[in-house]
Amino acid sequence: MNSPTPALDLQGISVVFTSPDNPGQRYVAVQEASLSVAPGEFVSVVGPTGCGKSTLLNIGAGLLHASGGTVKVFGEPLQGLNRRAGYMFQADSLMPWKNALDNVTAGLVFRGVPTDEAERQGKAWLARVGLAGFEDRYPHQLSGGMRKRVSMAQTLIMDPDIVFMDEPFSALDIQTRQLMENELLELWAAPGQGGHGKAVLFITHDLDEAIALSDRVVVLAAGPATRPIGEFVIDLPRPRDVAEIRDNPRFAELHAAIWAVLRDEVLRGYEQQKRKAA
Ligand SMILES: Nc1ncnc2c1ncn2[C@@H]1O[C@H](COP(=O)(O)OP(=O)(O)OP(=O)(O)O)[C@@H](O)[C@H]1O
Repeated sequence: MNSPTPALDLQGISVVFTSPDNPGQRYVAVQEASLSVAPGEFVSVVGPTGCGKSTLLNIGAGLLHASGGTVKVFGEPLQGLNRRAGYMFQADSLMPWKNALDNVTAGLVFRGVPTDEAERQGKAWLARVGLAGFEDRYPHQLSGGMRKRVSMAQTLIMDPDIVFMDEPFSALDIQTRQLMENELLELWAAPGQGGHGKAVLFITHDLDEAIALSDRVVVLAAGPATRPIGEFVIDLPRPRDVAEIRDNPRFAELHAAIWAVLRDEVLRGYEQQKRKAA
C-alpha cells in the first residue's frame, strides 16, 4: 500500500542566518534536515536548547524561508504562509482587549463568517474546552490554564489540517499541564470535534511529554547545522492518560532508548552555550 501524501513534508532543509550588524557573519542553523508528518499523525520534536526546533517549525509554518530544500503541504509546494495550519506558542496569543468569546471567534470573523454563526461556534468551543460561562471574561481575569484553553479553542475553531505547537504548555504548573495535555489528546482524537485527522507538529524540551503525547518522536542534533538524528515510533496504546501512561513499562523502554540519543546532544548543546556565553 502506498503511504498517504504527507500533511507536511520538509526535504533537505537548510537555514542560514546572517547577522544584521555584520552580513558576512553567517550561522548555519539547520543543514539538510528532512522531516514529514502524515495526516492525523502526532509528531514531537525534541532536542537541546537552541538547536533549531522552532526554526524548523517556522519553516513548516511558512513564517521563515529556507535557504535550501523543499517544503510541501499535502503535496503542494508551500508558498507564503501555511494556510492549512494553526499555531499555538508558549506565549499567549490572546488579545487583552477582547473577551474570551471574541478572542475565540476573531479568526472566523476575519474569515468573513457572520457574527452570530461565529458566536455560536465560539460558545460551543469554549464549552468543549471547559469554559462555558466564561465567555465575557478578559484574559487578565483568567488563570494561565484557562488562557491556554482559550488559545486552544482559538486555534482549533479554524479547523486547521495541521497544528503547529511550540512548547505550548511549558509555562504551566505540572498538574495544569497534564490536564491540558490530556485535553489536547482528547480533542485531537475526537471525530467531528475539530481534532480528527489533524497532523500535529509539537515542539518540546520535555521528553516525557513528547513520549506521552506522540505517535513518533524525532530527535534533533545540537546546533549548529542541526538535523534529525533519531526517530522513534511510540507504540503505546491509545487513548492515553499522560500521567498514567508513564507507568507503562514500554514508556520506560522508549524513554531509555530516546534518551540514549538525546543525552549526548544535550551535553554538546550545553557545552556550546557555555562557550557562546564565555
Ligand atoms: N533570526 C535569527 N537570526 C539569527 N540567528 C537565529 C535567528 N533565529 C534563530 N537563530 C539561531 O538559530 C539557532 C536555533 O534557534 P531556535 O530558536 O530554532 O532553537 P530552539 O531549539 O527552538 O531553541 P529553544 O530550545 O531555546 O527554544 C539558535 O542558535 C538561534 O540563536
